Amino acid sequence: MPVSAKICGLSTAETLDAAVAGGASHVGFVFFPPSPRHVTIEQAAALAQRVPAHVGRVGVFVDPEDALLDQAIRAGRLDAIQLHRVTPARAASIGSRTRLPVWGAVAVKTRADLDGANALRGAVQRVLYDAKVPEDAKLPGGMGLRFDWSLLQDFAHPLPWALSGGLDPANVAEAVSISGARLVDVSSGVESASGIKDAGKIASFLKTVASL
Ligand SMILES: O=C(O)c1ccccc1NCC(=O)[C@H](O)[C@H](O)COP(=O)(O)O
Repeated sequence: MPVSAKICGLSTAETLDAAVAGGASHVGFVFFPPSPRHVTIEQAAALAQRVPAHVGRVGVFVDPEDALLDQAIRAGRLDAIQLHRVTPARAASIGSRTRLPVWGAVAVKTRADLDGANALRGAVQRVLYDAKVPEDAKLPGGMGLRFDWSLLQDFAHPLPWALSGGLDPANVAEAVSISGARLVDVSSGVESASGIKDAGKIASFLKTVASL
């Protein structure tokens, strides 16, 4: 089965186009002002117009209020909502209200953390396994941190899932081989500086993914 890729945290037309041209299955727009990848509602609207119908537009949120979700969904023409730092009940409520598929981020460092995925059963449509960040971190993702991919090997995944956290063009093949992921997500691993996506790195990442 082929491997698909989501390029997260896109904020310029040039790098969005690189993701689409390289064959990304999904693109991610971050709606979280503390992030260096944050896009305004206006930026999201302009970027969304460039995304062809076969590529999914995923809005990335941290414990969002309904008003932000509604604005972002409309402007960004979102196909899915990725949630960080929300309870399963809140994730389910967002899914019911917006009628969009919800991806729930699960922060992983140890095997026990995978229980977070079981807790999301019935509340979200996909789990995004991401690396756990330090407690005082400003952001819950996009930190270039990875976790032990072998933790996923013998796990009975309760939902469709994606692998995230610290992936880059050089390690994504190994990550897929070890974890068995069929959808991978990358952000800082295709950047030249914090929040600055690099079209060449995006192309390289997607070329490798397409070869798997
Ligand atoms: O990337 C951000 O700035 C961000 C901010 C707030 C919430 C989530 C965020 N990113 C979520 C993602 O899906 C990232 O792609 C994921 O954490 C992997 O990031 P990286 O390790 O840098 O590839």
